[in-house]
Amino acid sequence: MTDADLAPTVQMPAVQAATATGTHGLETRAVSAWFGERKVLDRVSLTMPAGQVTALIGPSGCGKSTYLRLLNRMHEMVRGAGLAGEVLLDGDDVYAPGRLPASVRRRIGMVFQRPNPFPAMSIYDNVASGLKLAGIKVTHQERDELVETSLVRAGLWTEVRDRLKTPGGALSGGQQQRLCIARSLAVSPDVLLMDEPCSALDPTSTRRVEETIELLRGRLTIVIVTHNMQQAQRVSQRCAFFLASHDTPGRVVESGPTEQLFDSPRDERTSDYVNGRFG
Ligand SMILES: Nc1ncnc2c1ncn2[C@@H]1O[C@H](COP(=O)(O)OP(=O)(O)OP(=O)(O)O)[C@@H](O)[C@H]1O
Repeated sequence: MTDADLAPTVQMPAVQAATATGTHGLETRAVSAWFGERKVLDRVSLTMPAGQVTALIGPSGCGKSTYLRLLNRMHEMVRGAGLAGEVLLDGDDVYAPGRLPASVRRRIGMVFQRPNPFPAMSIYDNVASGLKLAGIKVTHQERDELVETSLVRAGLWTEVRDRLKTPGGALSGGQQQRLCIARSLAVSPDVLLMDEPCSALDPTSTRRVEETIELLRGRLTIVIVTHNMQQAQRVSQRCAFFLASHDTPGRVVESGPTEQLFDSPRDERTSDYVNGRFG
């Protein structure tokens, strides 16, 4: 991959964008993070394999969101934030000199805890806004195709195909979250980061978003932060357990196949956490 691949303004044929398979894995090597003087993550090394879902679990404040945000260079948007170590997308350093944060964020998209569509903007325009924000120029027809493909892949198309001109804010919370996923997919990212994407949703909407994650798996590499142990078991193939204490920054205690972490964890602290004995 060259920086030209990461250029923020690109001409992307709709067909290419719609059919791209994000088979790029992520890896961190000895990543540490600071807010000012305070170290909040200590030498986290993890592999997040291509096309799989990796769940980040652990008690509140152990650094899961910080870790997620440093993967696509959002951490550096906080004043005083510091970082050491390496983040590799398909083997390439996303912090390489000259690499633009915006271009990294186009390849590594993010969905947040609370659905954040543009409420007054139509469903169609919400999805298309992903393209506009990324500076991707397409024809009208390509845009129509991309909007449809993104909504299909986000599992929302059949629910909204007849009302694409209605405002995104008129959708239910769960539909809004899937709209945000569609907006992220429109720019054809390789990786999707999800920070507790269901914590503001009811159980039915949660199930629909989990089904969407299942639909996307294989095409995209997904990293999800969740406090819900059942959800981690349902959606992920790999899992990493983070832990911090008042005087120790967040570290990965254990990582591996989800089944192993839940059924036969190597570390007693992992066992205690996944069995609800603390946190
Ligand atoms: N913008 C910030 N400025 C200063 N400190 C921060 C900032 N964001 C997070 N922190 C601190 O960094 C540590 C890790 O926070 P982080 O949000 O990454 O944890 P988390 O595991 O995601 O927590 P939760 O599960 O509650 O969301 C915490 O001690 C938190 O107070």
